[in-house]
Amino acid sequence: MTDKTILKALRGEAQDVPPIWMMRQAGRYLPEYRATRAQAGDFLSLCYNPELAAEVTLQPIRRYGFDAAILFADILLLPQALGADLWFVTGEGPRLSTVTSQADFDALKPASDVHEVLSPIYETVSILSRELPQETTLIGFAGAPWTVATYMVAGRGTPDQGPAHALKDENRALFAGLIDLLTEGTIEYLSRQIEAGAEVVKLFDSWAGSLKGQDFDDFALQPARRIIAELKARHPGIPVIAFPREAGDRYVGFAKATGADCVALDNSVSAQWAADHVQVDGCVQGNLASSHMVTGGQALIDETREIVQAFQGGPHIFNLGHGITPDADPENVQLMIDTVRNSGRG
Ligand SMILES: Cc1c2[nH]c(c1CCC(=O)O)Cc1[nH]c(c(CCC(=O)O)c1C)Cc1[nH]c(c(CCC(=O)O)c1C)Cc1[nH]c(c(C)c1CCC(=O)O)C2
Repeated sequence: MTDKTILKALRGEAQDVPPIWMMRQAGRYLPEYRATRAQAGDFLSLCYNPELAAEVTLQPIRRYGFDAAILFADILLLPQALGADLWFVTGEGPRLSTVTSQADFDALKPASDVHEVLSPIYETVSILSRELPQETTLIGFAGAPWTVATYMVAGRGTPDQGPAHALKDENRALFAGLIDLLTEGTIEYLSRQIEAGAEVVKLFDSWAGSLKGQDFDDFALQPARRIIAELKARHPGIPVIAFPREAGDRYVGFAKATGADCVALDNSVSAQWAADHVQVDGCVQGNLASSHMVTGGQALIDETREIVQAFQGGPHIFNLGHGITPDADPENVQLMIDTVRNSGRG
């Protein structure tokens, strides 16, 4: 069995010092990222350039020695591989051609056809699995079907996921068809990442919090369960991290219901509550507010220690509650890492 700290946590081991990585650890807060992105031209060109995507994935590992590296790519590459148009507007975010009718849906490609567009991503994974330090775990990822669907229906990010909710309520059969296609596409995409060398995969359901009741079961829980079951059937033992962001009470039991090895927590739940209600079922990841990476200081230290202590009795991977923002100070990241790595021994 491997000694990699992240894999130990995912097997359910409590460790004195929790392993640590950070969502969006390769990103605009780092000058070396901004330089490589400029060299690539734009964000999507960077995603599809295996050498440069591997380079930006490695940058935070060199600078900080995180315990895991996450593949540099984006959750919206899958819709693009299914035939949607995708572009990024600087300062605003992603734009996609929309899927709001049966005709739009019928124009998409089948899940088995995604690999041609996505093959550079698999190449990035295979470069990384050769180049990463041997103690560093390589994490692959995809968006969860609901979150990806919210962007495909609206054609952009939305504050309340209104267009996806409207389509779901007006034409549930069409919406369920889109979720099924994304579920199958995600299985294909993650399966190839695993074959290329990803040692863990993570499902980002950033907008899970806007699903309530039966909708949460149908569109967050069931797709995750299906994806995880199929990945584990094809790749026995592959650990999966699920991130149903802002799920609140629905974090409870999520790992058992989906088969996930770890539930990633956002910072709207307290670490102590999550230790009592979520970590009882296995590994958790999280959950320092990313705003501390901007503000730093004693509050960062205190909050980091509180999270480490709350989760100390069980398996835990330290992380932020959401991605680090471009205005973060790289020195605050170092302060967080030092605090985590020292507090466990205290
Ligand atoms: C919703 C979502 C997206 N992408 C992602 C999510 C889910 C997680 C989350 O909620 O943050 C996931 C994602 N996006 C990116 C990664 C790479 C791995 C990592 O470092 O965590 C991952 C895992 C790179 C990225 N994806 C994006 C950037 C910034 C692009 C740039 O360099 O200009 C990065 C580093 C762009 C992106 N991509 C997306 C949006 C809404 C945006 C624009 C917002 C922004 O500008 O921050 C879609």
